[in-house]
Parts: sequence; C-alpha cells; structure tokens
Amino acid sequence: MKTVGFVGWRGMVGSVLMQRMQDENDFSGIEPVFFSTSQVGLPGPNIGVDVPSLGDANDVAELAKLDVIVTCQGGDYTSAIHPQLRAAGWQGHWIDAASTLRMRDDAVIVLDPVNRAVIDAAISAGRKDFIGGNCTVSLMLMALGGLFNENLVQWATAMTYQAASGAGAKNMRELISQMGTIHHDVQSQLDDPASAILEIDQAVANSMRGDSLPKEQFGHALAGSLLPWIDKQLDNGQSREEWKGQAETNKILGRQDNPIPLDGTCVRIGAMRCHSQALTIKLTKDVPMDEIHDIIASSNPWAKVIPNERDVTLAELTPTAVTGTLDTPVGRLRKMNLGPEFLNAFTVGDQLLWGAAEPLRRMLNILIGKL
Ligand SMILES: NC(=O)C1=CN([C@@H]2O[C@H](COP(=O)(O)OP(=O)(O)OC[C@H]3O[C@@H](n4cnc5c(N)ncnc54)[C@H](OP(=O)(O)O)[C@@H]3O)[C@@H](O)[C@H]2O)C=CC1
Ligand SMILES: N[C@@H](CC(=O)OP(=O)(O)O)C(=O)O
Repeated sequence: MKTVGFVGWRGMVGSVLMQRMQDENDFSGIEPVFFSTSQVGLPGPNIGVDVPSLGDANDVAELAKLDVIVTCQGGDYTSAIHPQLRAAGWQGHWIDAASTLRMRDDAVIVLDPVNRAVIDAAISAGRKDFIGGNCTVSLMLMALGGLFNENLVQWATAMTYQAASGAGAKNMRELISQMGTIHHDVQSQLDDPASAILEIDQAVANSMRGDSLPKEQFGHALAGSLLPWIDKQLDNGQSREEWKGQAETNKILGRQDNPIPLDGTCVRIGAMRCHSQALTIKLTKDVPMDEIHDIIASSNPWAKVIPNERDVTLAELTPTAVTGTLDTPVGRLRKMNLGPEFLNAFTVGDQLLWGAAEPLRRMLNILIGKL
C-alpha cells in the first residue's frame, strides 16, 4: 500500500479534496499521512481511518519517506519544497494544485477524462510530477474536450465569468460582505415602496465607491460590478489568466508542437465558486449540430448538453444550478451569423471540483491502479 502525504488539506481546495476522497472511499486504498506548516503535532483530520498526528510540511527528510505527496498548499510551498526533495533524490510522485510546475517540460497537466493517454504515456516514461490545470482551462476542456480531441477546433475564444473562489477563501467572504454593505446602505429606501429607484441607484453607486465597502482582498467593488482583469499583467497585453488558456490547453492535449490558437478576456464576477465561459469556436469544418451534440455528450459523463432553449437554459446552465456538483453542462450551442463553421457555446463548472480538487484525487487513483 502506498504511503501518501497530504499538504494543504486544511485550505479551501484541500477541504474540497478531503470531502471528495471521503465520498469516493479513496482513503481505503492508501496509507495517508497529514502535514501542516502551522499545526505540527496536532491531531490529523477525521477521515474515518486512524491517522498519525500532523507532520511538519517543511521537514524534507520526513516527506522524502513518502511514495506520493499531494499538495494544495500553494505555489510558494511548491517552490520551496519540491526542488529540495528532488535534489535529495526523492523518486516519489508529486501531485499539485499550484501552477508553479505546470509548464515545465517534465511535468504533466492532469485532466484524465480529457488527456488520459497523455498521462499514461508520461507514467510509462517515468514522469513523477503531475499538476492540476488552471481551473478555467480544465472546466473548458471538461465541457468541450470532445470537440478538441476530434480535431474539430481550428481556433477558439473564451470570454469568462469567473467566481470569487478562484481568488481564494477570503475573497469569497469579501464578496458577501460587499453585498451586505450595499444592502445595508440602502435598506431604509428599499423598505419604503414610495422611494425613487434612481435615488436607490445613486445610493448603491455611492456605497460601491465609498470607503466603507470592504475591499481589502479585491481592491475594488465586485458586488454589483465586475473586474475585467485576473492575475498578473503581461507585456503582450494579456492577463496571465488569459495566457494560460492557450498554453495549458495545448499542453493538456499533448499538442504543444502544433498548438490550437486560443484567446479571450477573463473577467471576475460576483459568483461564489462556478466559473462560466462564453466561447466562439471556429470549427475545422461544417459539422451538423446533432453531431456536435453527440460528440460533446459522449466525451465524458459530466459534459451534459443543455438544449438551446430559454427555460431549460435558465434553469440548468447557471452557477446557481451547477455549484457543488461535478457537472460541466454546455449549452447555447448554435451556429453563428459568422458562418456555418462558427459555433457558439456557453459552459459552467464548479472551479473547486473539476477546476481544482477532482483531477488531483483521480490522478492519485490512477497511480495506485484504482482508475
Ligand atoms: N482557490 C482556487 O480556486 C485554486 C487554488 N489552487 C491552488 O491551491 C492553493 C491553495 O489554495 P486555497 O485552498 O484557496 O488556499 P487556502 O488559503 O484556503 O489554504 C492554504 C493553507 O493555508 C493554511 N491556513 C492558515 N489558516 C487557515 C485556516 N483558518 N483554515 C484553513 N487553512 C488555513 C493551511 O495550511 P497549514 O495547515 O500548513 O497552516 C492551508 O493549507 C493556491 O495557492 C493555488 O496554488 C489551484 C486551483 C484553484
Ligand atoms: N486564477 C484562477 C484560480 C487559480 O488558482 O488559478 P491557477 O491554478 O492557474 O493559479 C482564478 O482566479 O479564477
């Protein structure tokens, strides 16, 4: 039985991972050991099996005894610990949620329902570092990977609507606090049916621009607004989140030598944990809509096609409907005025599940032969 160390299990992504692993009885096939950077020696989590007290996540000698390390601790931890382990000759498998190692030649970005062949080839070649993809990229490929794998995508643009959770737990709390502050600031006018809507609107704008709005995390109002920049600014005018779209998608698909052009604008909106994306896809040929539906729906069990009809779309293709589920529904599928090779699509997915935790637990199961 493989000894598997977990680092970052207390955090937001790590907690979702722990929950999913318990739901799927994943701990039964491994010997789990839990680590922390701040709670060394305290009892380990209650996962239904006995576990030793928490180890020191910075103790490289202890980590080097493990067969597998799964980390959701973040990029700084990866940068500090991974090189030391490898320099010490550690030959174990490293499974990581952070972006740090993703684009390295010897690392694999894991999303097995889409790139199982790439993962299997890497295992056969003796690769040891398996990294979860960017949430936006993973969710796009869970939904539309069928079209990519059938070589039907010539290029695509994704305009995103990304949830607060992508920025972290504190940002989720801040979004709700902003909503509460805005409501509080106009409550008396709201309660008065005779009050003028434009006065309410002005009071809301004043609240959003005012000093009392909590904005330590986002730096700006997100509630009632949006933020059209995610992650760092790059010299070419893209945000780093936008850059990841093409770079990571082609690496996941194993086609870095012949990349599919992808670009778009990434936008933070006031959703809690579901990222949504509107795509324009230039197909390599004019494919009939029923074939497109079949390819998407049969690509994996989670890519559900939502008919392009108003009622079902509003009921099933929203963050509210999808949050907390593994579904990656795809809808608004139609040919565009631009021509028969231009496909419109809209997809929603929980960025803490397929966008972060789920590919990691599945990679662990692949390594121990359960998947
Ligand atoms: N947020 C996201 O959407 C995504 C994040 N990632 C990656 O995962 C990494 C971790 O993200 P995320 O889970 O959001 O980070 P968190 O900030 O929620 O957790 C990170 C660590 O903070 C420590 N910590 C300190 N105080 C607390 C507390 N009160 N509750 C829980 N943990 C605490 C824990 O480590 P310790 O026990 O050592 O103190 C924990 O493992 C990111 O840096 C990123 O690289 C990847 C994909 C998506
Ligand atoms: N950048 C993503 C979240 C994330 O953690 O991405 P990455 O794993 O690529 O750093 C977002 O803000 O929605």
